[in-house]
Amino acid sequence: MTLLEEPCSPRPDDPIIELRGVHAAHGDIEALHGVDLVVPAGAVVALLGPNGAGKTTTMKVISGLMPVTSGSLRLSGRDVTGITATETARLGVCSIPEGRGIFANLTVRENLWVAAGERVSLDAMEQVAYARFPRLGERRDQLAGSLSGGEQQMLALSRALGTNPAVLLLDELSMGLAPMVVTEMYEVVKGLAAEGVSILLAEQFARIVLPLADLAVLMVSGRAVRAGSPTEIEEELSTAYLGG
Ligand SMILES: Nc1ncnc2c1ncn2[C@@H]1O[C@H](COP(=O)(O)OP(=O)(O)OP(=O)(O)O)[C@@H](O)[C@H]1O
Repeated sequence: MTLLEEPCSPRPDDPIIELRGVHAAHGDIEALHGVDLVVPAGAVVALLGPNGAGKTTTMKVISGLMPVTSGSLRLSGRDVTGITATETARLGVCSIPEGRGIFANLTVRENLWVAAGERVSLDAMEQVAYARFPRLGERRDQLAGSLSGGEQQMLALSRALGTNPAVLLLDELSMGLAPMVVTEMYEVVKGLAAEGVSILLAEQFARIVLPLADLAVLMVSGRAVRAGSPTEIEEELSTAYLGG
């Protein structure tokens, strides 16, 4: 029996993501030392912390790209510790990694086609993408590698949204983008949150994401050291970032 075939009846108050005491390592080097993290269903959670705090590693564990060495991962109440990336995708976990994860040598349309896979038709993917980002429609036959940073991020978001994710993991959406484009991207994120998509946002620049978040989690040196309202966490940020 695979993890996906296990009987499960999620309760409405089950968090969409729940990590308890999660340890994970890159080779011999442990990067997460017992992370606890909860993303309630329908919430936007900001995962904050300085470089190397473990935000990307946490995202990779949730999307099944890195194994948990100890501790547990639950999705909608179901224990899925040990799940693969394909299985998490089938459960509606959709991740936009740092660097966007698009194929530079494929056109916009081909990138959408790859993301559609067997679950969604290319037509449906294109409709969603071009309605939300008309600029992508104008560039449907252009190679993704020749798009601007903002347009690439629009493509990455479109690839994710076309599959109707239950939860979206966004890692450093702002990376390499001009401030105006960052604002545009986070407007889209706000719209998704209003539509009920649960979102976990990892960002180095807390000021960008705190206004969008329902909850914030502060990571330092491979541990989630604080979780609370954006206002509570904002007060602790300067200490964490300055290494105090
Ligand atoms: N592929 C890897 N091999 C070895 N160590 C790694 C690898 N990726 C990350 N690490 C280490 O794991 C720790 C956590 O890194 P991670 O990328 O998760 O942090 P982060 O909070 O996302 O940082 P940033 O904001 O810089 O992306 C760091 O000490 C980092 O050096």
